[in-house]
Amino acid sequence: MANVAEARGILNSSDILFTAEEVNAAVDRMAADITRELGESYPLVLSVMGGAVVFTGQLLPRLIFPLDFDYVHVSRYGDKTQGGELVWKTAPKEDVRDRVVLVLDDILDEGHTMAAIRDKVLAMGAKAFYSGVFANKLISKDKPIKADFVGIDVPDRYVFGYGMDVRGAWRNLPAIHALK
Ligand SMILES: O=P(O)(O)OC[C@H]1O[C@H](OP(=O)(O)OP(=O)(O)O)[C@H](O)[C@@H]1O
Ligand SMILES: Nc1nc2[nH]cnc2c(=O)[nH]1
Repeated sequence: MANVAEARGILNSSDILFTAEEVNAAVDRMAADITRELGESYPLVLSVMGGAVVFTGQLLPRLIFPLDFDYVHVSRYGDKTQGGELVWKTAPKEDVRDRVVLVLDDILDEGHTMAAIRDKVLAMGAKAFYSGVFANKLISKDKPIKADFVGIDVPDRYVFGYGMDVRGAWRNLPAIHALK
């Protein structure tokens, strides 16, 4: 965890990649796409804690159709900027069986987190799996999964804000920043 001075220093030297207005416009577009695709399927929406909390909180009120909501909690970065082993803190529950499941996350980077969630949800008997990520990182490696719904593409830099942390801080920012 960064201290206050470190956290402010990180923010002051960061680059803003997407403003709050651009973020909101991307969420509007995603909500329209998701509504078009899943509006009649009564999906179970799972939010991936903790990074997806801001995105989920702003997307859900834009989805004006019946859905159920729950969360999973999985992490593989912790306080670091490189991914490690995936740790399940709260796994999907049995009620994914026979449901159309939409999993929401803040970012698809190497894709290991979302691919592991997909594999678990389908192994537990979900009828269909969809993924929605606010940010898709443009990396040179192949990913094990491609998101069905994407808000913005971000360059291959460590990004933070809008739910994404940097050394534990700044999940609360309304814009998308990148570390220098
Ligand atoms: O595509 P990947 O390379 O697997 O990375 C994406 C995952 O990394 C972040 O989670 P993190 O492990 O940092 O946990 P957090 O949500 O608590 O920040 C983010 O919220 C995604 O879940
Ligand atoms: N905060 C943050 N979390 C991530 N998890 C995977 N990639 C990233 C990233 O660029 N930023």
